[in-house]
Amino acid sequence: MKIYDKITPEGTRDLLFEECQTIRWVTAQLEQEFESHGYGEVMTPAIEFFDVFSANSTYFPQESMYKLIDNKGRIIVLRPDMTTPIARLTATRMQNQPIPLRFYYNGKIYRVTPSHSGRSDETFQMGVELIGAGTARSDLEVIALAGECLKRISPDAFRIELGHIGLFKGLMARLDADDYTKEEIRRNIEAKNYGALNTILDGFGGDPAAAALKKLPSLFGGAEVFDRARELSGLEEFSEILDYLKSVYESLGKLGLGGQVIIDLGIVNQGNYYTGVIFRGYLEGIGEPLVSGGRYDNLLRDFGADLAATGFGIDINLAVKFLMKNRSLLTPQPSKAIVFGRSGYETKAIEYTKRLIGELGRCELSVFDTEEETRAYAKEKGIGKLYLIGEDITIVELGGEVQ
Ligand SMILES: N[C@@H](Cc1c[nH]c[nH+]1)C(=O)O
Repeated sequence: MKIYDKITPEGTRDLLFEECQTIRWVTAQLEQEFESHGYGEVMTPAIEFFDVFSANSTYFPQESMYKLIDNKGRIIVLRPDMTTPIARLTATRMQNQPIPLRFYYNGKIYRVTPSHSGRSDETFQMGVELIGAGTARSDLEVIALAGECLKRISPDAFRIELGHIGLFKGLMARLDADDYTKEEIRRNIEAKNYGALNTILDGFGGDPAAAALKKLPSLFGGAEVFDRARELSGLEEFSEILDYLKSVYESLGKLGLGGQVIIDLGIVNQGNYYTGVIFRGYLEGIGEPLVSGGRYDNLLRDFGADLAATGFGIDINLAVKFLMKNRSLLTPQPSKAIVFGRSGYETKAIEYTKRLIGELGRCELSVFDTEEETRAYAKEKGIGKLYLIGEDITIVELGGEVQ
C-alpha cells in the first residue's frame, strides 16, 4: 500500500488561486523596482552540480542541500540560492563586459530546513546582485534598493537590520573549531539562543574570542551599539569595521531610512560567502526575515573572476503571507502625479506624461476636459501632484501651488 501518494514532501505545499495571484502581484512590483534601477533579468537552471556550491569552500552546509545523482553518477543539487549560480554565470559568460553588472532574478530555491520548523524548503525568491563594485556607494545602493522593495510591499511597517560579517568571521578565525561547531555557533547566534550558545562557547575555556562571540547577539539597537561594541574586550581590533558600518548607518539615515534601520551585530546570514556589510529586512508581524543580503567580495574569485559584489534576496512566500494578512495593501499604489493638458495642449500633455514616467515612475494622464474634474479625481485617488501643461508648466502639490 502506498502511503506517500496523497501528500507533498516535507517543507513543500500546493498554492492555490489567491496565493498565486499575490505572488504575481509582488513579483510584478519588484520587477518594476529592479528594472527601473538598471538591473537586467537572468535565469539559471534549478539544478546545478554540487561542485558549484562547494567551489573553494562549502557555501551552504551539505545537509541543507537537496541532492540527486545524474545519469553519469555525478552529484547534482537543487540550488539552495541564486547568488552562487549567478557568480558562476558571471565568471564564465560575462568576461569583458563593462562593470558593474546589475542582475536580478526570480525563481525557486531549495533548502532542507529542520523538521517542524514551519519553514518552507521550497521558496520563491527574487533578488539582485550588483557585481564588480566594492565601494560604499554600492553598499548603499543595494541597501536602499532593499528599502524601496520593502516599501512597495508595506509602505510603513518594515525594518532593516544592519550588521557586518567581519566581526563573526574575525572572531571565529581565532577559535579552534571544526566546521560543524562553527555552523552550530552561527545558528545559535542567528537565533539569539543564548543558552545553547553559551554552552558551546564555554567549551573553549576563557578564550577572549569565545567571550566576545557570546556578546554578539546582544549588540543591537541604535547608534549607541557602536559605543557598546567598542568597549567590549575581544572586539578592539574591529574598529575599522565599526567605523564603516556607522557611516553606512548614517547615510541610510540621510536617505530617510533612519526610523527603519537598526544595528544588529549578531546577524550572521547563512551562506558563508559574505565578507562585509550584511543586512536583513522584516515586515511587521512576520518573525522571519523577508530580505537577506550583503557583500560577498570573494565568491566570484572562486569561479575565476576577481570581482567584488553585493546583493540581496527577497523571500516571496513571506511577502505573500504578510499581504494575505494585510489585503488592503494589495491595491495598486496611486500614481505619483497626474498630468492635465489645458485646451490646445493635449498632445504636449501626453508627451510630458511619458517624460514624467521616466523620471518618477507611475504617472497618469488626465482624460478629463477640465482642471476642476482632474483635481477632484486626483484628490480621491490620493495622487500627490498635478502638472498643468499649457504654454508654461505648473506643478501643483495637492493643497498648494509650488511653482
Ligand atoms: N543568496 C542569498 C541572498 C543574497 C543575494 N545576494 C547576496 N545575498 C540568500 O539566499 O540568502
